[in-house]
Amino acid sequence: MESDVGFESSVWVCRKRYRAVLTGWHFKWTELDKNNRDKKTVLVPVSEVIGVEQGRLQILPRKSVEDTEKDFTVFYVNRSTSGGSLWQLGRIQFTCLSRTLRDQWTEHLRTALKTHGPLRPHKLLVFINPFGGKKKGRQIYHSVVAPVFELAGISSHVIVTERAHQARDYLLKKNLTGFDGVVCVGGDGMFSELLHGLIGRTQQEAGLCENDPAVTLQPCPLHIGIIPAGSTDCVCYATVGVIDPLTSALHIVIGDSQPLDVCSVHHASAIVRYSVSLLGYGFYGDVLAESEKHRWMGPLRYDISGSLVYLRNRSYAAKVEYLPADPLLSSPRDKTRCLSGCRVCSRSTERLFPNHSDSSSLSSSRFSQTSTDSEGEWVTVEGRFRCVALTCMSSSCARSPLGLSPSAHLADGTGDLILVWDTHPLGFLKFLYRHTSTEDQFDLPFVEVHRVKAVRFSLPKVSEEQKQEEFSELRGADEVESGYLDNGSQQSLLQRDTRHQETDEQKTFLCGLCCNKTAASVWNCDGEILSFKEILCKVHAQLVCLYARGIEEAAIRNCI
Ligand SMILES: CCCCCCCCCCCCC/C=C/[C@@H](O)[C@H](COP(=O)(O)O)NC(=O)CCCCC
Ligand SMILES: Nc1ncnc2c1ncn2[C@@H]1O[C@H](COP(=O)(O)OP(=O)(O)O)[C@@H](O)[C@H]1O
Ligand SMILES: [Ca+2]
Repeated sequence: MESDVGFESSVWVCRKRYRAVLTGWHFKWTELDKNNRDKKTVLVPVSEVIGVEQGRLQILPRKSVEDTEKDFTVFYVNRSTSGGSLWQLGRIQFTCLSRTLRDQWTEHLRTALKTHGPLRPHKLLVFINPFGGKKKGRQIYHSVVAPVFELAGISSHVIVTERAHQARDYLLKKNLTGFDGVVCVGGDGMFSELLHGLIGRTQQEAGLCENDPAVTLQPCPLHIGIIPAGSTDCVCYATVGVIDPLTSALHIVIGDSQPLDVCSVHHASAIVRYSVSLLGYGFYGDVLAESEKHRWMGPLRYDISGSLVYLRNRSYAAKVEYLPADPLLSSPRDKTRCLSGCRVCSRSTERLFPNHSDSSSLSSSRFSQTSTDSEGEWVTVEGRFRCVALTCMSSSCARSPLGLSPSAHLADGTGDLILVWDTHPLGFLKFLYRHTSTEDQFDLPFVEVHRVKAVRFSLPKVSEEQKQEEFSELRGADEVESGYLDNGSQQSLLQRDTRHQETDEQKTFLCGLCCNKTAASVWNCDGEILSFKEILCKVHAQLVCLYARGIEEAAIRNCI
């Protein structure tokens, strides 16, 4: 029966009578008892209907089709009964009184999907890293994701990568016309390839210079989808709340949109990388450098490397300068969490993009930033640190369910700078351990956290006496311990005639490598090693958009 507000009729599910109703925004079906009284109702927003097919159809775990005359099957987002952010593919088969009614139902539902899914992708470019995580990327895509995309009428162009940086290079150079979004099946490293390809491409096309940290970069027009199949999968975890390929595929299909802050990393007036999760020096850099030697172990490599690096008990001298964000807007210690529909992020959108009207679809191509922020005053700290980390989001992951900075925001235009001053080994262990629980890792006397817009990092100047002292120690040392030079290079530097007079530069280099006090670490930039000792980082608000919606606080159940 058609009405002004929608369509409704009696339908049957497993021989039980139901009333199905399609209104402007919802599709619901209510079981009726013998006296026509309502029993249980299932209510699904039209925006969460995945697809409608005639007949009886099943797609997961295997496809089966029965082309019956009076039946139609509806697939929808079904939130897990155990709560949390896990989504399942709900499926219901209805039988109508006639074939005509069945045709009407499928037509109305499909029209509703078109009306309520303007951001749903039609064509996607998919990159699969066959070597990410437990090397299951291909299997995950073909068994879970592809059937859901097909059901939703999405056509995908799939590329299984054959080398690192293939996805980035493709996005930088190839024709992307017709694609609504780009999907990676892999870990944070794969996501980072997409990030670099899309940001680089967008700036090239806009004629903007990425090297200049003062330039307001152009947001990327294509959405990014992440199917988690990596080792840490932090970006997926922090934006969806769960590592589950099906949940991520469903967010992509319904065209969810989550903007993301991105930090640009510059060295010597040139852009070197972009980062969204962890830009970490000291412990985090050392763990990554160590883990690269054990890549064959898969995700376990980080646990082994973490333990080894912890036992090395290192700290590093550094000078850190930062530009604080407005403390009246939010604080990394305010115990809030950035959840789906976050008010801090929405307010930031209004402040940073005043021309922007619809805060629920923050698609980048539709507005441009007109920053009115005055720069503010830089703050400088100098000393020895266990680690220095900058993160634009909470960076939660399975290892750390609340993340590096639990109150950080995905899209507020700021990052959280975490300074862990040198401390005794047990103190540092406490700091690390608190990442795995709900205890506050910032509530320790040797830890500082600041919400910032930009950071400058450099090594402090080493005095002549210090250099000389350390150099003499080095000369006397029997062994040189360094993770960042291969044995051959260390030998060639060290097996020189002892009468040879080293240059100042050589002394500094050797001290930097070999002695505890002046040794340097490397950067962990979203899982990629950066060896620059002097960098400038700038947070760019909402530079990319993901097919996600942020973490849903409590599962909103379909049943009422
Ligand atoms: C005693 C318990 C120790 C627990 C340590 C807790 C610290 C965990 C913080 C994790 C933050 C993760 C941020 C994300 C980083 C990823 O970009 C990066 C690359 O990921 P992938 O491409 O998937 O391999 N992962 C890491 O650098 C792992 C860091 C592990 C640090 C211990
Ligand atoms: N075919 C390939 N061969 C080798 N390396 C690849 C390939 N495809 C992608 N990569 C690289 O592998 C790195 C790790 O990939 P990722 O999917 O993040 O897995 P993991 O989470 O296990 O590190 C990425 O930085 C990416 O550049
Ligand atoms: Ca942020």
